[in-house]
Amino acid sequence: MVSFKSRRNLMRGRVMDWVTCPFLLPVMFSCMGIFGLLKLLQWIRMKAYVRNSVVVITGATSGLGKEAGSGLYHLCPPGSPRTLKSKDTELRSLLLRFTCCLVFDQGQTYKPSTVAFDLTDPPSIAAAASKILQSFGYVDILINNAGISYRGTIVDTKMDVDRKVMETNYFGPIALTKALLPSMIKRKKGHIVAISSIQGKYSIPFRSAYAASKHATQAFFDCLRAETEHDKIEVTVISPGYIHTNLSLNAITADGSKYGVMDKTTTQGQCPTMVARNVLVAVGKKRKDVILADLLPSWAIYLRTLVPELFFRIMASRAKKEQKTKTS
Ligand SMILES: NC(=O)C1=CN([C@@H]2O[C@H](COP(=O)(O)OP(=O)(O)OC[C@H]3O[C@@H](n4cnc5c(N)ncnc54)[C@H](OP(=O)(O)O)[C@@H]3O)[C@@H](O)[C@H]2O)C=CC1
Ligand SMILES: CCCCCCCCCCCCCCCC(=O)OCC(=O)COP(=O)(O)O
Repeated sequence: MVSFKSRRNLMRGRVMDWVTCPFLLPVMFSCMGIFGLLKLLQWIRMKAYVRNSVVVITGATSGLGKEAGSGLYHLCPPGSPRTLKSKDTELRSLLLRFTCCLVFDQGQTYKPSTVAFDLTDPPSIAAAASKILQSFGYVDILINNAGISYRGTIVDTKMDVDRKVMETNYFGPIALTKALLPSMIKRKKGHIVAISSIQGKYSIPFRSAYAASKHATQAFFDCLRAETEHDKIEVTVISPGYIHTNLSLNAITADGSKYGVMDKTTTQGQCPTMVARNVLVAVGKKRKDVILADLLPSWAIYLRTLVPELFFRIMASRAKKEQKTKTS
């Protein structure tokens, strides 16, 4: 017993020696400094990339889109009018609608502006695209962010609901992309971003329409990247895990009614400001495919690819458990 205690004290002493050793703290601080510097460099790189650009973000009224819009807005360099109160008020009121266009002009000032449209209404998408092109002449970066989620069993879900989710998350964004693409190809310059989801990589139960729309998004934008690379068009697909936004509150159910529940998974999700920041950094780095999720959902992608049978088993037992809690 005594020898165990003394051995423990010896160990404790060794650990303390190591912690207080003269090299550890400087090494730790240097690592933190390097990390901070890398982050700063990434941010500067992104700022340089978006400067003098016309950026269109869909779904800028809420959640991730709103944070991305605000993030870009605050990139404005010192001395520009971003500190003016009226500008902030203007931005806030402009963000009350669907799409936000941010213009960074040569004088390093910008005029955020919005165009309202409904992704489930093709004529309104075409009208919005021509309004954007008429107003700004071109678009440098299009961030297809707007989207809707869904909860329901396949057997109960009306086809109209499947269609609505596909229209909002897939057909709408690709229609806007197709409307703006020719002008990008003509200029040999453009960057198209799709905010997909980890559910674009694998499907979880009771999300059939949502997961299908995100798989379709991934597939479409992967094709687009290959087809337009020689036209100097950049394509970035971003797949986030849960984010703390209103997505679950705004989700629709099997009969098309609003789900209206803030799910625990969503409440515990990533901070939208941080995700927006990571989205902008990924855009600045011209990344092609980005996962922005915690370890478990990220690893599940490998599980789905490498051991599909096990993945399907886990998903089936999740479905069974969820179904049981619903009926009990
Ligand atoms: N939150 C999460 O856990 C995750 C979200 N994502 C994706 O992130 C993106 C943003 O979602 P998030 O911010 O979380 O959710 P929010 O519900 O907070 O925001 C969704 C945005 O999309 C807009 N929108 C919805 N329907 C339409 C439509 N028919 N036409 C035009 N705009 C529309 C909304 O406008 P309005 O409010 O005016 O209806 C709103 O601005 C989505 O594509 C989502 O799939 C991906 C992974 C995880
Ligand atoms: C190598 C070992 C891996 C073990 C993995 C076990 C399987 C765990 C499955 C985890 C499932 C996580 C699902 C994450 C889904 C997600 O992040 O979705 C993001 C959204 O789009 C959220 O939208 P929603 O409407 O569903 O709230």
